[in-house]
Amino acid sequence: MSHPVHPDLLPAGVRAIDIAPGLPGLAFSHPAFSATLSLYGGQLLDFTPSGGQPLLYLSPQSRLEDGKAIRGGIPLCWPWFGPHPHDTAQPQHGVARTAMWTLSAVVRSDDGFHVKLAGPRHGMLEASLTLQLGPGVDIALTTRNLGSSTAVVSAALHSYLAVSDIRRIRLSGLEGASYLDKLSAASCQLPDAPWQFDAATDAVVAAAGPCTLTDPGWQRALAISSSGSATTVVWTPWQQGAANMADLPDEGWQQFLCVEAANAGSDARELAPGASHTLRQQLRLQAL
Ligand SMILES: O=P(O)(O)OC[C@H]1O[C@@H](O)[C@H](O)[C@@H](O)[C@@H]1O
Repeated sequence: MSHPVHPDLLPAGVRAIDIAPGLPGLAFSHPAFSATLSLYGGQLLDFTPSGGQPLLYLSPQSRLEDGKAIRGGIPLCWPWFGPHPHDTAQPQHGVARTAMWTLSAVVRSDDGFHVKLAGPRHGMLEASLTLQLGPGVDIALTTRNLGSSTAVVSAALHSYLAVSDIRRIRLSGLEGASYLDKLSAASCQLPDAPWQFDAATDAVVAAAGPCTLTDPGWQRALAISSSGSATTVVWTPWQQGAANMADLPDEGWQQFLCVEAANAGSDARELAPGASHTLRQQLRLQAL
């Protein structure tokens, strides 16, 4: 299959690549960073500052094949988050992460690259994505209702944030917030202290931050902010969960924490005919 993007349309520093046979992508090269975007899933797979550690975790055991979700980077959960609200035959986290996205535009600026992708339609909902790569990552998923009646969308920017060791990091910015613990189905409240991790966690937190992920092992902090979201999903499978996941190495759980800007649960959005909604997350690294 030929690559869907003609090389003549790409600015300096952008190359058309194959992530795997049949999975086209783009490789970005800039003095300050490198990045990889998969058109399959519209999924940013890598953003690595020059001379630094990667911002995003990508499982080396990801199944890079049509019909499978890629484990890592920033998967797009759309137009529903988690299981489908009524139909158990539908895939977990929606259809966007296993759909082919189309490049609409890519422009180079001093800071990096601005990228626009057109996504799938589902019913009367249509997805599109914009990415600003450099100096950090700014990702925005827009849903438009093309239909003539109100439609509901839930979604998440399911960022796999790379860390030196999950047992040594702290997440601040969500102190005191209430959350749904998906593992016990209990409603809980976070303590008034930065969050540290020592077990499997799957929390739908009723707060949007902004958050800071502090990683002493890599001597860095990651500033995480969002808009169009009142919900942050925080997930780590920990050791036992990872052992049950074929697309994650046994030790892979130590190397990431998912902090997801979401419209989940009661934060799903109703879109009137013609209306649109944008869910956005910004990630910016800082030295400690
Ligand atoms: O394995 P998947 O479908 O990529 O989902 C991973 C996790 O994604 C999180 O967002 C969910 O809250 C978890 O419940 C889920 O296990």
